[in-house]
This record gives sequence, structure tokens and C-alpha cells, in this order.
Amino acid sequence: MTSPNNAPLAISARNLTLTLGEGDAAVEILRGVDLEVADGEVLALLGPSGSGKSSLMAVLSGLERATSGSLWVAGEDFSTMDEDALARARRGRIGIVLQAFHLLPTMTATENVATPMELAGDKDAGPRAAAELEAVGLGHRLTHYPTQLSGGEQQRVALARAIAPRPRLIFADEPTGNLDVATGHDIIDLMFARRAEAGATLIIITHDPELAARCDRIVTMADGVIATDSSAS
Ligand SMILES: Nc1ncnc2c1ncn2[C@@H]1O[C@H](COP(=O)(O)OP(=O)(O)OP(=O)(O)O)[C@@H](O)[C@H]1O
Repeated sequence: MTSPNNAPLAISARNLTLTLGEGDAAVEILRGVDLEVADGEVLALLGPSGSGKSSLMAVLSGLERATSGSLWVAGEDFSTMDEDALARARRGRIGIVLQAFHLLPTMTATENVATPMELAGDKDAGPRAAAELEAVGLGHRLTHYPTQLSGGEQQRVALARAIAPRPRLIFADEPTGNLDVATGHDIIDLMFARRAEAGATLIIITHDPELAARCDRIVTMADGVIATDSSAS
């Protein structure tokens, strides 16, 4: 599976739809999304509130099953997998950073980063978690609990948790939405630096045109479909 310039594809989506609810309550959220993303590409996903950005990310990252259409992610056919298979396919391949940090309050920073890797059978989870926390500037906060960390520090832990398993794909949904501007800039700089080191594909939902301009490609959504794509010729 390759793109027109022969780069391997991280994502190939054809005519993806997502309908939630049934009967009269059914809502068509994605209405035929076509999208190809090259391996290593950094893509900004923009669009008005309610246009379907988070829903598309949920489908592309395997958190939600598409209602119809074909979807290949990192060489795996997501469209034929059930939820258990999707969860297995996500593990180690896909890292997700959300606006709310979703750290487990009873675990230290290191445990928050290490636990998903341990569950995936990684024997070096502890040292790798510590190394990644070091890399995001939290070497001095390894045994702190989330409540003992600032918002920016918590998002660094969430970033470390997403990146430590060395995923080929990183999804970020407004990762600076809960942070002040300066802290948000720091997180984005870190995310871009860690991504570049790993050569991973990054898809980032943002309302910030300045951040979008730092990406290789800008795709906008409107009303459940792709409206514009800066890579289209
Ligand atoms: N579980 C659900 N059931 C019904 N409708 C839903 C559900 N989740 C989302 N929607 C609807 O789907 C549409 C797309 O939502 P989505 O969160 O993907 O948009 P978005 O572009 O990410 O918006 P925002 O920028 O506000 O986060 C919205 O109209 C939303 O109300």
C-alpha cells in the first residue's frame, strides 16, 4: 500500500461512514470520508465544531468502529476487525493524546506511562517509561501522582504515555486545549520533537492556524466529510 509518490501509507480510508444511534435517533456523523496519509506525515485536522473531527479520529485510531467503508491503518484492515481485535491492533501501534489528560489518579507518573506497556507484555516497561519521562523533561517528577503535577506536567505524562511504546501513529485531539498559551507551545514543541525522532505519523486536531501551519498538510472537515486538503493538486 503506497501513496502516489510511493511513500508507504499509514492510513487509507475509503468512503468511511459513522452513524450513531438507531431509527429516528440515528445521527450520520461521518458521511463518506476518503483520506490517505503517508507514513511519517504530520497532518493538521481543522474544521468547525461538530464537523466530525473527533469522530474521524476515533475511527482512524480504532477506538470506534466505522459503520461502513474501508480502512487500513498501519497495514491492518481495521474495517473487518471486531472491538477486541481493534484494541489489540492499537496496542503499541497507535498513541493517543487528548485534551483532558486521562491519567490514572492512583498511579505515579512512571506507573501511568509504564502500565499500558506492561499490559502489552513489555519487560522493560519501567525503565522505558522513566526514559520517556526524562525526554519530556519530567525526570524529577517520576514518583509524583497526577494531583501533584501541574496541567502542563500532566500533559507531558500523557504525551510520554502515548509515545513510549514507539507507536507508528500518534493522534492528538486539541492537546493544548486545557493549557495556557506558553505551556501549550512547550507541549507542541515536545510533541513535534519526539515525533520527529521516532519518524511517526502525527494527526493533530486543532483550532489553531499557527499550529496547523507547522504541519506538512492541512485537512479541513465540514459536515462529516473532508472539505479541503492542502495536498490536493
Ligand atoms: N455518541 C454520539 N451520539 C450522537 N451524536 C454524536 C455522538 N458523538 C458525537 N456526536 C455528534 O457528531 C457530530 C460530530 O462530533 P465531533 O465531536 O466528531 O465533532 P468535532 O468536529 O470534533 O467538534 P469539536 O471541534 O467541537 O470537538 C456532532 O454533531 C456531535 O454532536
